[in-house]
Amino acid sequence: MQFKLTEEQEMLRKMVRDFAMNDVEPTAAERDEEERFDRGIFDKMAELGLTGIPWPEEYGGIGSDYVSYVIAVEELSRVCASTGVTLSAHLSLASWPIFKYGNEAQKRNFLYRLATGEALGAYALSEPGAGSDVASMKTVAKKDGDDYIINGSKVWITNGGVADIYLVFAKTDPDAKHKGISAFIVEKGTEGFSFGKKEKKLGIRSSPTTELIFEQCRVPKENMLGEEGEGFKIAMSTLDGGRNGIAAQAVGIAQGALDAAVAYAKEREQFGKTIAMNQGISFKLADMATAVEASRLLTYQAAWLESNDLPYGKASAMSKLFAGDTAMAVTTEAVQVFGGYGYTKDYPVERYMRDAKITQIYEGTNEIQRLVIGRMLTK
Ligand SMILES: CC(C)(COP(=O)(O)OP(=O)(O)OC[C@H]1O[C@@H](n2cnc3c(N)ncnc32)[C@H](O)[C@@H]1OP(=O)(O)O)[C@@H](O)C(=O)NCCC(=O)NCCSC(=O)C1=CCCCC1
Repeated sequence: MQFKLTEEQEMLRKMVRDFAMNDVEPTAAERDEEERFDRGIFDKMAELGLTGIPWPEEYGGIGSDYVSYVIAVEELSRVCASTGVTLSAHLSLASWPIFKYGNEAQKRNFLYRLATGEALGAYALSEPGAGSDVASMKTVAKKDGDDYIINGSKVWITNGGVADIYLVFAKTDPDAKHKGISAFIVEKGTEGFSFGKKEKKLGIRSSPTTELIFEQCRVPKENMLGEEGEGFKIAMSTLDGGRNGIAAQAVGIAQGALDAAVAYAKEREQFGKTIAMNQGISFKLADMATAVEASRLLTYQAAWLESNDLPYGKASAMSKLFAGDTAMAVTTEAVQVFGGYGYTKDYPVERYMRDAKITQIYEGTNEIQRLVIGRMLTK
């Protein structure tokens, strides 16, 4: 077994950490407060090559791997979970399916623009009545000559409104359940495609989450990804890797909260000594650090499996489940270490705690992860 990152992966971590500290962290609290997305941060990520980490250079990427990708999401999320998920949704959910299922023309156009960061991506699967139960979606795409006409709506879309390229799932055969779903690449500005409600959220507040509305939205058949009826398979296999991106986000959030708690415990004095001198606090920190490390190992392992073309669906569901639960537990304990100060906006740990919650919910609730893992164990 190999537990050492390559020199290239270590260099990437250092580059992203410097970028995160210099360009992301200083405005993280303010962007959270104002619910403000900053396209400039995404543009800088593009300049550093982060928007296309695993894709070959011919498609605009930097030819790296999925371990480097999760390291980048982790380091960004360590200071700002909203920035972490911006990259994760863009890369795992909007770009990966085009890399995997796209034809050459789609890769040269859409993947290239996503990889270079000229375009920001989003993934549109969920609907008001179809969250965990994806196959019950109601959005339809009806063939009309050389086009498809999409009608319906999508909700909870990360990067919604600010993204340029959307991967949209719709039923081309409404009676065929999951076998009737197809995937379409839809560009912002297409007639009949508009944005609805922007959600007001507990956490990841500088990552916009919006509703998408499709009213007689005409999309050329060349924008269908894969074959008609292949959409469910595309959606599920995309989530297999995407979930590990969320695990990386959770690891970053938990590490950020742990770092803050350790620093505070070493500095805060009560009863004539630092609170770190109390076993009640140091044992807590020890448990937090151990859980963060276990989450990181699961996440890197799933990414390594994907990079080496080995099955990674179960590993990814496990990393998302464990890291998400860990992020929630560790950030809650970090607030506890800070006591009353942790409950205020003077310190970042309340933000980490609010941001952690979503990692147990999106890209499949942690109950769905258990279902996925359980099915794989018993099939
Ligand atoms: C796990 C699940 C509940 C399963 O569903 P059912 O029981 O209906 O489907 P079932 O009977 O398991 O299968 C049907 C076909 O499908 C194939 N297949 C399944 N998994 C996969 C896979 N992984 N790869 C390829 N094929 C797959 C299966 O073989 C079967 O094919 P067949 O008909 O036999 O030819 C699934 O629906 C799910 O997961 N929901 C969570 C959604 C959910 O996670 N959103 C997230 C929305 S996006 C989001 O949250 C965010 C986006 C942006 C960033 C932030 C978060």
